[in-house]
Amino acid sequence: MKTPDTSWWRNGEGDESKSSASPSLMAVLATVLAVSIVFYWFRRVKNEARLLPPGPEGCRCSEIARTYGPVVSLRLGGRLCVLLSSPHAVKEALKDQDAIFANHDAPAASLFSPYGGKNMLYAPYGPQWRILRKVTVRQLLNPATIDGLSVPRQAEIRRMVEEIRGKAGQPVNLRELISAAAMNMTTEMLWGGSLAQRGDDRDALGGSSVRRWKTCLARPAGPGEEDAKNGLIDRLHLQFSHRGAVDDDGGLSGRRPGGGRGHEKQDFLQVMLDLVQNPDPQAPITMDHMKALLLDLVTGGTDTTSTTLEWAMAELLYDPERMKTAKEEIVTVVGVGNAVEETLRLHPAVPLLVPHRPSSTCTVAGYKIPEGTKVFINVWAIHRDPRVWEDASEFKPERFLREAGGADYSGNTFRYLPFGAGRRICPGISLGEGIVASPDLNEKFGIVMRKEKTLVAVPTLRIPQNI
Ligand code: HEM
Repeated sequence: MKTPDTSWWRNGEGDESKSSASPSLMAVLATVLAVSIVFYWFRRVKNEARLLPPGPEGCRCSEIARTYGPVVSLRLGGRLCVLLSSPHAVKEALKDQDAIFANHDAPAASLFSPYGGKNMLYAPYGPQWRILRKVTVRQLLNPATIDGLSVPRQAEIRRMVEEIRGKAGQPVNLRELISAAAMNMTTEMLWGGSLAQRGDDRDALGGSSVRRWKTCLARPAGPGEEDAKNGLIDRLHLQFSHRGAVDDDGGLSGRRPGGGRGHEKQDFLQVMLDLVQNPDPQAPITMDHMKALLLDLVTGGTDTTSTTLEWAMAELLYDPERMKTAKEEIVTVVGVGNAVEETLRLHPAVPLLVPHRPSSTCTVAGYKIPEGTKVFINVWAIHRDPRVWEDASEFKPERFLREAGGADYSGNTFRYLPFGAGRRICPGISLGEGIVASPDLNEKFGIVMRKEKTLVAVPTLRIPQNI
């Protein structure tokens, strides 16, 4: 077989036009092609970048909104993140495009956490999330159930106040006490048990360990955090077995209706166990879903309420006049309502909300927000924006007096968002309110507190011990 003669381009022999013009033509074409590709790519990237919101290379979160405006893009590691910092931008996202923004952005670490993202907080918007949320709101977080459980809540507050009273004159770590009380109120509602009743040591399940456990979800756990997380899970399992809910091998055991609280009515744990045993074929609830949900409720209901109470006490201790007004309000009205509402404005427990993740590419305030972006709602900046609030950085509970329109927790004003807004708004608003605005946190029990540091306070008896 005759092989084609290719020597013309190897050794310069043969047809003259082939030997000199063709290689240079090829080189020119290749160069033009390469330049065109680079040019096209560069223009596309530039155009894409022009569609994205402006943003800093690196900056303090609190200053970003002031410097760059209400829609800002950031790179956190490899992730594109967007920060929305005006009521208008938040409305466009969480109301006008609520279905697109209905997913929370689950941190990668949450998938490796004990129940692997099966909780309500990080469940993708869909049938499983819907059933978890529906059963929680219908069976637990509705006003009637919450009202019905006010007696054990009051008892817990009274127990805490008694403990403070017993330490009159000594520095008291209020954070620890408030965290444990909030934890007890929540677990009492879920399965009718508390740390004190069990004699469990507070440190194992108390506020600090919950806080550390929550941090684990944001990043891979360090050695101490792993222990804290496991400690909490162990305690949860202990609660199940105390109540006879789970066999030693982790399977379900039959629990008597009434859930051990001694009431006719089933408690929430029993409702959930029934749901696991008789699953909805469209969205079956497993033991893992149930445990993940209970953990959600323990952590979601504890940290937020105790942080809010701690800030409210700190603000009141800082300003004795305000403390006096708050006490009068407690006596004449019911609870520390306005002080709590103002605390939730100045110190929102979840200042950037739980990040949302748009399920498709969309536009907010004229900027493109690509699908999968991590979107933070900058509640902290909105709550302190002088264009939105008069005397924005001052603690003024009177701004929420009923005559002034009161506080609106529904998330529909988009200027006041302590519980979020849209489809993922906090389902625990009534309970959260019930815990933080507990009317018995008052001097009826004989306490005034002088602020020492953050929230280590020194209680002083105003009424003698024997009364
Ligand atoms: C002062 C008290 C509380 C505050 C400030 C608060 C705040 C919030 C916020 C900001 C969110 C995220 C909303 C969003 O992403 O748009 C949230 C979600 C959630 N909260 Fe609360 N919360 C409080 C109390 C509670 C309580 C008492 C419970 C239950 C016992 C609870 C359970 C939850 C759950 C399960 C979610 C996830 C909802 C979902 O993903 O569909 N929270 N909360």
